[in-house]
Amino acid sequence: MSQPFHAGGVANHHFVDPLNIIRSLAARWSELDITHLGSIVALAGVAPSAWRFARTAWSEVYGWIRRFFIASVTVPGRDPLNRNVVNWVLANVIESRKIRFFTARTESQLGRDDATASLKKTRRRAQYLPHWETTWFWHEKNLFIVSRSLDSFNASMCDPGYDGIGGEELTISCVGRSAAPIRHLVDTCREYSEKQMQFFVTIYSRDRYGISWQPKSRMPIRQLDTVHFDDKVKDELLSDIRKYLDPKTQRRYRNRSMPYRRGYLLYGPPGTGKSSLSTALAGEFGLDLYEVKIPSVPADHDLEQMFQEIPPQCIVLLEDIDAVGMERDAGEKSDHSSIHSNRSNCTLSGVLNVLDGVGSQEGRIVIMTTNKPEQLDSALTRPGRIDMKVFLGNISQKSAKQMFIRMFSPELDTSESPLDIHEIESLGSQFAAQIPEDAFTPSQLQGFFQLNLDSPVDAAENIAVWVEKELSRKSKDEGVEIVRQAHPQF
Ligand SMILES: Nc1ncnc2c1ncn2[C@@H]1O[C@H](COP(=O)(O)OP(=O)(O)OP(=O)(O)O)[C@@H](O)[C@H]1O
Repeated sequence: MSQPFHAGGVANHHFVDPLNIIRSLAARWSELDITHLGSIVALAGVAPSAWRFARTAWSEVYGWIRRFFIASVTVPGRDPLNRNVVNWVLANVIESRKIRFFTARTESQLGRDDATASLKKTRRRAQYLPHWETTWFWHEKNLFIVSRSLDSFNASMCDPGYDGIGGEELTISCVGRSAAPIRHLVDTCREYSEKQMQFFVTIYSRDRYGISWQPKSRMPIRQLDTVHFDDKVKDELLSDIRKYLDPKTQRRYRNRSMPYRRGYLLYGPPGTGKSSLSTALAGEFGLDLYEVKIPSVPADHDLEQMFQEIPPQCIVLLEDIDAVGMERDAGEKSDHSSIHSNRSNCTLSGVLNVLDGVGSQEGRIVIMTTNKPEQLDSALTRPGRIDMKVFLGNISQKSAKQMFIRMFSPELDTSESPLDIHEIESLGSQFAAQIPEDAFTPSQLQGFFQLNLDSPVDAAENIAVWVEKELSRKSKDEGVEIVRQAHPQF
């Protein structure tokens, strides 16, 4: 049987009709007499002035409150402390609130997991950073207000190295008449950042205007056993640095009025691990790394300024130190500087000056790197400026085997039937036996692995062909027979 059609069925539901609302409002308004309307208009006219008055009064009152009941600390934009505080505020305050305002920018460094994007220059991820100016929070029974000055925000955002953290001046305020709670908060922020960074090395470089040091990258710590070179030299280097950083050594140096500093020279052909070793050492000893590319420092006074701003306990990496003119001052500079683009505008005396300067005696480690050790002036390499020289050369068979085992370590193997460590070791020996001693740089061999990571068996089989090809390419390039690379003496 068919159901009867109920025309009134819809009426059972209650719908809010906007037209009805407007009609009823209009009816009410029509009941208002002219005097009511006049009062409303008068009130609307006075409202902006009242609002302005209230704002001025509040800023006046707030000024008095600030003066008498609020303590504050200002942290400049480019200071590392600024970064620590912003990191803490973002993680502990802002993230827990449902923030709706963001700054969007194109990510300057490629995301690690975005393998396809890394092949295409044009596809970079959009990065959303919380946009905030003032925030308040309770921390350990104190009320804090953190304000971020956005005056320099646009300039910071134009810097591709800027990641949205720690570029703007911060004012940390706290209700009370003492700044002690703020100092305590700053310590908390520092500890927090240190914990966060314990698995990373922060590399600082000069910003693009050459004005201040900026974190260039944060890299996961590179283990020292991933940098292959003579094991004995590696042990000596490590124990030398360990001894130097021991607080007892510092006291001994101070008590005997000896400058507390240490310098190392890493030398060897390009691609033998000088930069990698410096970064690995920074990770091993929990130090930040300040990178100075000597050829791009405009002048001695810039170098001096850079060194003045480097904190005491860190590693300073002076790359390509041979680019410094061997003349003792700028006046003696020959035309070489203009001919060789790698020549720096810094002079030898400028470099010696910063190495011996006041700040240098407070526990820094200076690592200099060069491909041309024979060109260095003896004034630069004398003990006190360079205390240990470390040669990083072409790869030995022993290191090639270690590299093979590292590349195909069973822990990294995700295949269904991974080889065990004994099988990998035996393949490693077979692999290394086919590589001539001291003929290739570790970075060349790394290039081979990059193309042969699918299977250790294939890698061990393919190496002979690769060696042959590389040797013939090299001899064609150089027009000479490949000879083993000798350990240069200087
Ligand atoms: N001894 C090594 N052990 C392991 N990997 C190495 C070694 N040397 C170089 N590599 C690899 O080769 C690449 C280049 O190395 P790195 O930049 O450290 O060499 P470098 O000696 O500093 O070169 P340059 O003199 O051109 O600056 C890196 O990816 C690094 O992993």
